Amino acid sequence: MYGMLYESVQHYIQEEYGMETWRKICQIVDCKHNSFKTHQIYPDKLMPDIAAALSACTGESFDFCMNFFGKCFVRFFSNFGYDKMIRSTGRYFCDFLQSIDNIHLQMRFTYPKMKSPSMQLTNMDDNGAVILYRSGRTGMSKYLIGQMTEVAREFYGLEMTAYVIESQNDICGGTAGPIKLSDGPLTVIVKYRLDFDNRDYMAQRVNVVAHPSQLKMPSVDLNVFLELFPFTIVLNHDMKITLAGEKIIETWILHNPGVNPKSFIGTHVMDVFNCRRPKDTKIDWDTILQMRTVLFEMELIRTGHSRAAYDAALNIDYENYDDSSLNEAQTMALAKAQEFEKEHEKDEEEAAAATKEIDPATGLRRASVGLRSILLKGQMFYIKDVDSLIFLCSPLIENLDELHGIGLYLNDLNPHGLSRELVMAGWQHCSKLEIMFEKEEQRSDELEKSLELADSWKRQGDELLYSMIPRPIAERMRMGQEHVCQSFEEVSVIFIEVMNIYDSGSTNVQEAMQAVNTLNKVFSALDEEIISPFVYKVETVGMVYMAVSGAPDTNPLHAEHACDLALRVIKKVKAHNLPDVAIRVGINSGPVVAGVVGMKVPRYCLFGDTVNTASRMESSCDPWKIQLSNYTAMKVREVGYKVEARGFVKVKGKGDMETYWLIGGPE
Ligand code: HEM
Ligand SMILES: Nc1nc2c(ncn2[C@@H]2O[C@H](COP(=O)(O)OP(=O)(O)OP(=O)(O)O)[C@@H](O)[C@H]2O)c(=O)[nH]1
Repeated sequence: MYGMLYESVQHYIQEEYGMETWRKICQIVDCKHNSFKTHQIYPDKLMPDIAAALSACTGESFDFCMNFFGKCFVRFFSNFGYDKMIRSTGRYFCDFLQSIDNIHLQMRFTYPKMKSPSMQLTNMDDNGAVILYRSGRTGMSKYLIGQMTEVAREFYGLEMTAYVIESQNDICGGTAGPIKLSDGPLTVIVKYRLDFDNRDYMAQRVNVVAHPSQLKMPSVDLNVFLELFPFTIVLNHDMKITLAGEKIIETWILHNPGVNPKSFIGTHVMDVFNCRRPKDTKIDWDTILQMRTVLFEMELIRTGHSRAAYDAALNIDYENYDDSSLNEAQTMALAKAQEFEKEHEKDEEEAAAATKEIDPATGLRRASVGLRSILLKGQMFYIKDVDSLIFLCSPLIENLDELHGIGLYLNDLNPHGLSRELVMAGWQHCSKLEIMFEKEEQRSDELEKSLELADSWKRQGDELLYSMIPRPIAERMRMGQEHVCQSFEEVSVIFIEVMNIYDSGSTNVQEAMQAVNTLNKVFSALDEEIISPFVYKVETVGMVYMAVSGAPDTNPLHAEHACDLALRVIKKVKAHNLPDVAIRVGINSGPVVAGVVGMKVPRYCLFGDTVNTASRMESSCDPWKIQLSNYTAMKVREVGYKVEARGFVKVKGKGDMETYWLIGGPE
C-alpha cells in the first residue's frame, strides 16, 4: 500500500497521541521507518498492525483506530490538494459516493501501482444510501467508514453514521501480529448502510421531462454507437455478444491467432473477457441491470499473439469468410504464434510462477511475455429500444508503451473516448512525474541517510556524554535541571592505582609511549568490569582509576559491589601478566556529595572525606592487595566476605587507622 496512507497515520498519531506513543507503536510493529515515502509501497499488513498497536497503547478499540486512520487520510490528502478533487465530484454527497472509483482512476499516473478498492452505490433514499465496497485487502472496512464520515462532514457539512449490513472475508478486531494475506487474490466485500440527510439530492433527481423538441428526435441506429465506440459490445439477456465494435473484434483476433473471427459474435461475454472490477461479480442480466452506475473493467482473454495474427486480422474478408477452415494468413499466424509460445514457454512458466499469487500490494496484472491483454473500462447501459445491454467502454491504456504492447495505435482509439487522453496525458505526465519521482526519491533517500547520520551522531554524543556523566544525571540535565547536585548517605568509593608503570622522571619517549599503551590496556580491562548501575566509573587521574558504588543510583549493597569489583580487577589484571606492572586497591564507605561541575567538559564529581580516606586506603596499600577501611571491612564481614586485620596504619591527614585486607568474597 502506498506510503501516503501511512504518512497520514504517522502524522496524526504524533499530533494527537504524541511522539512517545508513535515510538512505542513502531517498537510493537517492529517498523524501522523514520518516515514513509509517499510513492513507495509498504506491506498492507502494516496498517491493521499499527491500528492494533495504537489500540494496545491507548485502550481504544481496533475499529476506532482504523476509523481514526480513515479520517486522518482525508485530512492529510488535502495537503496534496486532493480536497479540490473531492469538492469537484458533485454538489451532493451521493455524487461523491458514485465517483470514488473515478477518483482512484484519475490517480493512476501518480500512483501507477495502486490497487484501489471499488465502491458501488446500490441504493439511495431520502435518509441515505447503501454502498458496496470490494477490496483485495482485509481489515480496511472501518478505515473506509472513517474516510466517508470525514468527507461527509468536511466537504458536505453532513453528519453521517455508517454501519456494516453484511460482509465477506472482512477481518475486524485487528491482529496481534501481521495479518496473513491469504494465498491468491482474496476479495473482501462489505455492504454498508450510510445514514445521512439525502433529501436534497433525491429531490433534484426527479427525471428531467424531455423537452418537446426532443420527443420528435429519430431513434439512433445501434451501429452508430459501434462506430463512435469501436470497442463496444452489445449483450442480450443470455449475456451473449450480439454486436461488437470493429476494433474489439480486431484486437480479439490479434490476441487469439487462428480463431474464427465470426465466432466472437454469439459467444458468452465471459468466454472472451475476465471481469476485473467489480471483483467477484456474477455476470448475469439481473445483476448487471442493478449495476448500471458502476464502472466495469473487462480484460480481453488472450491465448497468444503475433504480428502475423495482426496482418491476418487486418486482411480478413469477414463477409465471405469460410467458417469451416482458416485462410492462409490465419494458418500462418497460428503457426507463428505457436512457434513464439514454444520459444517463450519457459518465460511464460517463470512469469506465471512469479505471478501465481497476484501481489495484493500492487495487484500486478498477469505477467505475459510480449503483448499485454487489453483492459476495457466503461459502464453498462440498458437500451430499451433493442432490449439489450451495451458496454460503452474505452481501452484503459496508461502510456504509449502499453499502447504498442497491446498492438494498437492512437488512431485505433476513438477520439472522444477516455483512452486517447489517458495515453497522452499519461505519457506527458509520466515523463514529468518520473523526473519528479526520481528527485523526490533522491531527496527522501538523502533525508533517510541524514536521519540515520543524525541518529548515529546522537548515539555517539550520548556515549561520550555518559562517559563523562552518569546517564540518569544526563537525562535530568536534558530535562533542563541545570545543577544536579545530590548528597548520598552512604556509598563505597574505590581507588585503583596502576604501579611501576612509568618513571615520571624519565624523558625517554619510548618508555612514555610504552607506559601509555600498558595503562590503556589495564584501564580498558577495568572498564570491562564496571557493571552499571551497581558500580559507576567516576574518573581516571594519572595512574589512578576511581569508581563508586551507591551513586548516582543508590544501592544498599554498595560495599559488597565495591569489593566484588576489587576482587575481579585484581584477578583480571593478574591474568594479563604485564611485566613489572602491579595494581593496588583502596575502598572506604561513607557519605558523599555528588554533582556535575563545569560546562565545557562537564564532570560528575564526588566530594567529602569519604573520598579522601578511600584514596588513602589505596595509596597506603601493598601491590596486588585490597585495603578496606575499618567501617567497610565490618560491613562486608557481616555478609561473609573474608577480611584479615592489617593492624594500625599511619594514614596522612588521618593519624593511625585500623585497616583490613580483603582476602575473598563469600562462599
Ligand atoms: C482524492 C484523493 C485520493 C487519493 C489520491 C487516493 C489514493 C489512494 C491510494 C494511493 C491508495 C492506496 C492503494 C494502494 O496502495 O494500492 C488508496 C487506497 C484506498 N482509498 Fe483512496 N484515494 C483518494 C480518495 C479516496 C476516498 C475519498 C476514499 C473513500 C471515501 C478512498 C478510499 C480508499 C480506501 C478504502 C483505500 C484502502 C485500500 C483498500 O481498501 O484496498 N480513497 N487511495
Ligand atoms: N582522583 C581523585 N582523588 C581525590 C579526590 N578527592 C580527593 N582525592 C585524593 O584524596 C587524597 C586525600 O585528599 P586530601 O585529604 O584533600 O589531601 P590533599 O592535601 O588534598 O592531597 P595530598 O597532597 O595527597 O595530601 C589526595 O591524594 C587527593 O588527591 C577526587 O575527587 N578524585
